[in-house]
Amino acid sequence: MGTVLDDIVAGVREDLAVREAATPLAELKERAARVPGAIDCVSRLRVEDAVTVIAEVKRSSPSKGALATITDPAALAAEYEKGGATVISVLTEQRKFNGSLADLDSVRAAVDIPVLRKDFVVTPYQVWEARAHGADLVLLIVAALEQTVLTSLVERVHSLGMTALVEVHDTEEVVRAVDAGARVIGVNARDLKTLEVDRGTFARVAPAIPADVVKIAESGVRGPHDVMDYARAGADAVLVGEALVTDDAPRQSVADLVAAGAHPSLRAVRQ
Ligand SMILES: O=P(O)(O)OC[C@@H](O)[C@@H](O)c1c[nH]c2ccccc12
Repeated sequence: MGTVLDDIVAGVREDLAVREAATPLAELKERAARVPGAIDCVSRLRVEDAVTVIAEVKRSSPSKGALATITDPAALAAEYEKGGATVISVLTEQRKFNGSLADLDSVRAAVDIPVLRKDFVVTPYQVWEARAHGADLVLLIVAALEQTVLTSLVERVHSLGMTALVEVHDTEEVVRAVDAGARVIGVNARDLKTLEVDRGTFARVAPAIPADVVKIAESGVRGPHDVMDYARAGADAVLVGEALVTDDAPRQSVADLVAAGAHPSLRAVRQ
């Protein structure tokens, strides 16, 4: 029996085959040439004296099932932007996360800040798709990719002017991410094989990440307190989904997370 990750990737490949049959790569490339260039994200994600916030548009997850209906992803993303989010993450995986490229389009049209395509990207076609739909960042999950494929996808993302957010779960995967050319590494507290969240993961894994690489703590942020914990452990940014999509006042909640990330008490520990 495969892991949860294997199952998700198998479904993603099936859905991808349908899109590839409908839209030839050449057409995607033409679209990619027509959209505005990608926004440089590295300097926005790592700012002095503050942890930045990546706010996620996420309807469902394999671990929790339905989280929020989100009939208007653009409106939610606009609230996140007003609350001070630095990047909007949009789940585009359909089967388990109930997302789509249409969600990416709506969000892209609604905000001026960078947008991350959050999916299980395993082929260059999906990277071109991300760019053609206006993404600035693309998630690449080390655990889902052979090293040579990971390296070529990182190169493809960067060659299109986008930034790869390379996701790891342990220190071995950090080495693979760095070897592949990652400039931004996300440590996911949720193990995509077991779906368990362990908030101590970031603090254990982050010391293995080179100083010049942007460090993102992903998953499990319940509120300002967790942002401060991740900040003390050396995070440059946090990526938050569930806590925001299940909130009645997402704009205020993002603002609260942003304020926690800029709390003066963190300055001493972050020198
Ligand atoms: O909802 P949370 O616990 O705040 O987590 C957000 C984000 O980290 C999570 O959605 C995520 C991290 N890596 C992923 C890879 C695929 C799908 C989803 C994810």
